[in-house]
Amino acid sequence: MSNRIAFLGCGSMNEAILGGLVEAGTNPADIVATVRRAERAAELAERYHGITAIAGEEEPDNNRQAAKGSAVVILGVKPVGIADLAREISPALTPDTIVVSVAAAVSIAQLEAALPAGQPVIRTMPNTPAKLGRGVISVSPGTNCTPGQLQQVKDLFQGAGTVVEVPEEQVDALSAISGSGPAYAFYLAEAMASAGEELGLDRELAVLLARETVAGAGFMLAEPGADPSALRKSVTSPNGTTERAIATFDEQGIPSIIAAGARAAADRAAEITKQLG
Ligand SMILES: NC(=O)C1=CN([C@@H]2O[C@H](COP(=O)(O)OP(=O)(O)OC[C@H]3O[C@@H](n4cnc5c(N)ncnc54)[C@H](OP(=O)(O)O)[C@@H]3O)[C@@H](O)[C@H]2O)C=CC1
Ligand SMILES: O=C(O)[C@@H]1CCC=N1
Repeated sequence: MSNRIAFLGCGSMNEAILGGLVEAGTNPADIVATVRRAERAAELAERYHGITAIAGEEEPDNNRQAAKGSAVVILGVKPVGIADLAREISPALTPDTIVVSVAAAVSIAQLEAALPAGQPVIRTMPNTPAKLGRGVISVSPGTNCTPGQLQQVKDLFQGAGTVVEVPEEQVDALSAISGSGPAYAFYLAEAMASAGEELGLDRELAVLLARETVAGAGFMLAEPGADPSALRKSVTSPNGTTERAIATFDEQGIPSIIAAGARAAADRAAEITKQLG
C-alpha cells in the first residue's frame, strides 16, 4: 500500500502539519504538496528537501497528479475552495483514499457531497503549532470512514501534536479555542509589548520581553500535569504587583471579553457553513 501523503493547498496550515510530520520522521519522499504559485512550490521544495511540490500555474492538473496514488490527501485550501478541490480530484481517488479536510466550517456532509459516493472522509481542526509537533488536531470521522482508517490518520497526526476525537457538533467550539487560539496568544504578546512601550521601554526590548515571556509561560504550561490556575497563583504574591494587575484585568472584564471573542469565532464558523450551503 502507498504511504504517500498529499497536501493539496499548502499554505500556513498544511505547511505546519507537513513540517511537524517531517520533523517527527515522515519520509519527505512520501510527501507531495500542491499550491498555485511556482514561487511558493519552489520555497516548499527548498525548505523540505525531498518532498515533491507542484504549482498549478505550471501544471494545471497538479491536484489530480498529487492525489493519484496517495493513501491520504489533506485538503488545505480556504473553506470556499474546498468543494471545488474535492470535485477536481475525485477522478484521481480510489475507494480507499482517505480524504482529510483541515478547513474551518466545511461540514462532513458538504465534503461527502463533493466526493464520490462512499469516499472515506475525516474532518479535522488543527492549529499552527503543529509545525513544532505541539499542535492540537481534532478528528471527526465521516460516514464511510472505518475505525482502521481513522486510526491511521490519528497515528499520522500524532507526529504533529495532540490528537483529540470529537463529534462534529463540537468542531466550531474547538476551533474557537484551539484552532484560532494561537492567534489569541500572539495577540496577548502584541498587547504586552505595546504596554511595555507605554511604560517607557524601547520597542525592541518590549517586544523581546513579551515574546520570551509568553513563550516561557507556554513551555511551563506544556509540562505534564500543568494547571493554568496553579501556575498563575505561583507568580501572584499576596498584596504584590501581579495581584494588582490580575485584579485590574478582572475588573475590566477580560475573561468575559475572551469568552465573547471565542463565541464570535464559533458563530462565524456556523455562518460560513451556511454560506457554503
Ligand atoms: N491558518 C490557520 O491557523 C488554520 C487554518 N485552517 C484552515 O486551513 C485552510 C487553509 O488556511 P491557511 O493555510 O491559513 O491559508 P493559506 O492562504 O495560507 O493557504 C492556502 C494555500 O492553498 C493554495 N491554493 C489555493 N488554491 C489552490 C488550488 N486550487 N490548488 C492548489 N493549491 C491551492 C495556496 O497556494 P499559493 O500559496 O500558491 O497561493 C496556498 O498555499 C483553511 O480552510 C482554514 O480554515 C484550520 C486551522 C487553523
Ligand atoms: O481563521 C480561520 O478561519 C482559521 C480557522 C482557525 C484558525 N484559522
